[in-house]
Amino acid sequence: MSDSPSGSPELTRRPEWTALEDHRKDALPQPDLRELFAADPGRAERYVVRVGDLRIDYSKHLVTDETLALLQELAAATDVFGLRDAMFRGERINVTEDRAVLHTALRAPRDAVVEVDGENVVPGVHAVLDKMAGFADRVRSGEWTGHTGKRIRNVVNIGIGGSDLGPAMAYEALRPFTDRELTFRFVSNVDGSDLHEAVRDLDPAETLFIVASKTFTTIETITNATSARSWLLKGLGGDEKAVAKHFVALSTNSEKVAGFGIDVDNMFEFWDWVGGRYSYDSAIGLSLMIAIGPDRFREMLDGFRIVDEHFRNAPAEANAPLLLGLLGIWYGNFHDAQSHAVLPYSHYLSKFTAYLQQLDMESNGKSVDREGRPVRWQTGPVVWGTPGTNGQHAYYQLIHQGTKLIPADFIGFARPVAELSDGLKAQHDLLMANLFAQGQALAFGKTAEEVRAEGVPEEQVPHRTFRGNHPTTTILAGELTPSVLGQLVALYEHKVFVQGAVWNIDSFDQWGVELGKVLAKRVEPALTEGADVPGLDPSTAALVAAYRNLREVN
Ligand SMILES: O=P(O)(O)OC[C@H]1O[C@H](O)[C@H](O)[C@@H](O)[C@@H]1O
Repeated sequence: MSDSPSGSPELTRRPEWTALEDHRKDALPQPDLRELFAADPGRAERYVVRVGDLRIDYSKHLVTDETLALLQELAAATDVFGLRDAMFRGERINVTEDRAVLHTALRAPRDAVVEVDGENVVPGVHAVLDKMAGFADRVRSGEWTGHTGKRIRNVVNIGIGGSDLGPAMAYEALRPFTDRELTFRFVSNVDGSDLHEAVRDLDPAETLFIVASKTFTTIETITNATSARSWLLKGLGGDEKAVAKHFVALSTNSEKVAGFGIDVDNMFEFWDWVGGRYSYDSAIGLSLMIAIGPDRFREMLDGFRIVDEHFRNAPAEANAPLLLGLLGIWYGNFHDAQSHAVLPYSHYLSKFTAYLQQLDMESNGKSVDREGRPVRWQTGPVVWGTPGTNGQHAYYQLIHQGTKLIPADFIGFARPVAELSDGLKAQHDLLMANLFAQGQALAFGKTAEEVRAEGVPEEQVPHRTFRGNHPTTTILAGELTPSVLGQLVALYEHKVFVQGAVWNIDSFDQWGVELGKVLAKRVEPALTEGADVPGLDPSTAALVAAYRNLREVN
């Protein structure tokens, strides 16, 4: 394979890469965490990086100072910070779509200057934030009423992918900060059951629909929005004028919004330099802003900004997103790890991992480099996980004793939310004891000698032994506030950036979702009308025929 046009060697031929391969072989089978801690009494304190309110402990990783130094050399050789600076400067680093990548401008202070093609985008960002704040305040106060004059009590966000996962995740995460008088629902699936369940107990006169779509062409969203409009009009006697009071749009595409019948005065704009999976701190967050109020929303943006500034300015060895990105590369590229678990010990973060799946897997699930050549190295991991302690009673068995290496992130908070009763607050220590215990068990395991010493019969010893050496990061903060949520999301955004930069892939396009969309459009007439679809493969043709038969029987 050829080197890049700039003459730099391809990734796996770089001396910094082969140095890591050699280092990995030298340390086989792998560094032992018991030994590493025994040899370095300061490790637990030294392998910690702090950013904002986050204390990030990476001491339970299969790394030494030498490993970290070699990983840093790889980051330097691949010019991660050069690409970072180009991103913050507004250069078109999304090469396949020829776009700037400026989600960081969404949280820039009012007086910042961030230029795209010579134009400062920050005033526009704040103009939209102000418009959102005005609208959110009117809905929250009851000043904005529906068509019949009733105040709005229900907000239904209709969107999918980045136009759903972010607001839905953040609404869940910040529930204690939300207006409990209002009901929020998030509809994404084109399965009609999703909208049905979301609206079946709602009064249309009190319901506001937020149609969230960057492109305003996404079939699932437009279909659901059209059905929602019919539901609304049916419930309100068919007066088309009702739409203006019950529908707003979040989009980059004013023409399509107008075409759908939503007044562009009721549209909240964002821009093509905001990727869908990086967009919930833009207008896409309107439902969240209505839920938590503009002040809390701005606190969340401040949290994002803390980590942006850190990523931009912290030295490499203390740069949290850089470290986390490099640790992922260590396992994915040098230990054949295929997946990465994110395990929040907070019920409020129940949708956090699902959100990260899009952020990480849509960004770095690529197999050609930025120049379009096939990559010969592993790229993004499978990201998965659910909140602890539920996972402990389900799939942790495989992490502890299975044959796969699964690096994991634990996320936990020192304080439970204020509104819990004293009795429920007391459960928090038990929750966190589980987090700490899991990290300990995964790292240090339990040797056969230790098992025997407990009097376990010999034939059971292998079954009850834990080999340990499972790497984990523990992210700890005081409390899950809007700012802390912003910090966490920005941390993962920049971690994903770092990995894409090292792998030399475009983390900001998503061509892999296109084929299925095109084929769905082509197949649909075969289902609805029995139309002949030219070129349908035999397996799919048989499935379509079976579907039509089954449908008729029932
Ligand atoms: O916001 P929209 O334009 O409706 O897009 C919604 C989602 O669908 C697309 O297919 C992309 O894969 C996602 O990145 C995007 O977030």
